[in-house]
Amino acid sequence: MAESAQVPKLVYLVTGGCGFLGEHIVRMLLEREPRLRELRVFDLHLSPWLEELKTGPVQVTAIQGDVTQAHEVAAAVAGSHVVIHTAGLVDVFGKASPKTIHKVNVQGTQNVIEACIRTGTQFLIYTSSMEVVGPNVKGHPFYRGNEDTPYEAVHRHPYPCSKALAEQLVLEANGRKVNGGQPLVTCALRPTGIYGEGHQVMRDFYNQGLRFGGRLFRAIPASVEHGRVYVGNVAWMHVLVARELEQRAALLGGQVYFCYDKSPYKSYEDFNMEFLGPCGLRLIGTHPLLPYWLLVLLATLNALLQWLLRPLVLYTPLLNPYTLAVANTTFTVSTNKAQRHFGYKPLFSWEESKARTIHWVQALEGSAW
Ligand SMILES: NC(=O)c1ccc[n+]([C@@H]2O[C@H](COP(=O)([O-])OP(=O)(O)OC[C@H]3O[C@@H](n4cnc5c(N)ncnc54)[C@H](O)[C@@H]3O)[C@@H](O)[C@H]2O)c1
Ligand SMILES: C[C@@H](CO)CCC[C@@H](C)[C@H]1CC[C@H]2[C@@H]3[C@H](O)C=C4C[C@@H](O)CC[C@]4(C)[C@H]3CC[C@]12C
Repeated sequence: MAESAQVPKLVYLVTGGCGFLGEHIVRMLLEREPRLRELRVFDLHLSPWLEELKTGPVQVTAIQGDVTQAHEVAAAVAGSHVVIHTAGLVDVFGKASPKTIHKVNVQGTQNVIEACIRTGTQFLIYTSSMEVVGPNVKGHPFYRGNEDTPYEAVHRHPYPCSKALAEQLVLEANGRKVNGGQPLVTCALRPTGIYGEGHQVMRDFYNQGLRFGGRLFRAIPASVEHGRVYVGNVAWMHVLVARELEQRAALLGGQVYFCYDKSPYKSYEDFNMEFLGPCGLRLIGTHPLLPYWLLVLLATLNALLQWLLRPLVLYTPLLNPYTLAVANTTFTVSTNKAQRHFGYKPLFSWEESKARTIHWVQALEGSAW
């Protein structure tokens, strides 16, 4: 990837390129990576918007494939210079079985690593998650922590367990020789809760609010703070680290970076209201309307119902013991590691991130706007 300046010659592969974050990475690469010759978008489900991207100067190759299928991954990786591995099964609501989550997130990542080694692709960026750190099962707060903050990272839920295992595989692969003899250079980015255009959970909260006559009911104390980061900034961080990985291989290889920007520290519900408020929703209550023990009971009942109904129907409410524990535990990051290591600065200010997200919510189908 040496400095032949503006001659586009690089081939990038984005796995999960049709997902919420993946779409932003794909669009950001097309906008801000002048050395790109071909962009391969690999996903289980290809989105129709890919078609409109095919008319630009960069060759956009849509590849329908499954990361759990090693041969499909190897075929997609062959000949690419950089792989951004974002595909994953993001499920904390019990939609998929633990086995499936493991297969996609862990085996899928192993397949990506082996494909890089076999085909000679040298640069691999993995989209990890804050969840590889916490919140842990004990509900310990992580307050303004950074990549070096000591924290007891103990998980039981299949999603964080799978992300932690996959991240470990990626970091351990750093330095392995790829076909041709060069060392593989890997790093992992750990977004906190991502928000922005296309965010499904935000959409769910909005629809829930509309069903309750424009009201949402506070369940979590305002004092419990949650780290959130705008999707455009997460995408920008991926593009930037990919660009710098060759030049600064010794520094960046094998490293982890939290994804951060200037989004304010707030509770999950108060943060969502920054967008849903201007779209006509109100959050009722300055304190949680139900005592915590009752929420725990409701969450447990939901889990029980999910289990009982599973043979008949998939019951996947937002509230379950795991989501309640996460929402109810402070987890915020404060770091400048990405700035120090590869010059990251958020591309979108908080005001712009907010305006873009509000604009998106207002345009949602069924919007009260
Ligand atoms: N959303 C968040 O708040 C958040 C926070 C931290 C990290 N992450 C991580 O970011 C990544 C993207 O998350 P997202 O929120 O965009 O989720 P998403 O579900 O919108 O996107 C994931 C994409 O991966 C694809 N995919 C799933 N299984 C696949 C398979 N077997 N083969 C190929 N493609 C497959 C899906 O079709 C989807 O397009 C995930 O790895 C997730 O763990 C997300
Ligand atoms: C108790 C409810 C009352 O309103 C609120 C439930 C909110 C939860 C559904 C969400 C609270 C925190 C979220 C998670 C967090 O933002 C980080 C994540 C990491 C990422 O890798 C995947 C998504 C998630 C686990 C995210 C999921 C939704 C929450 C648990």
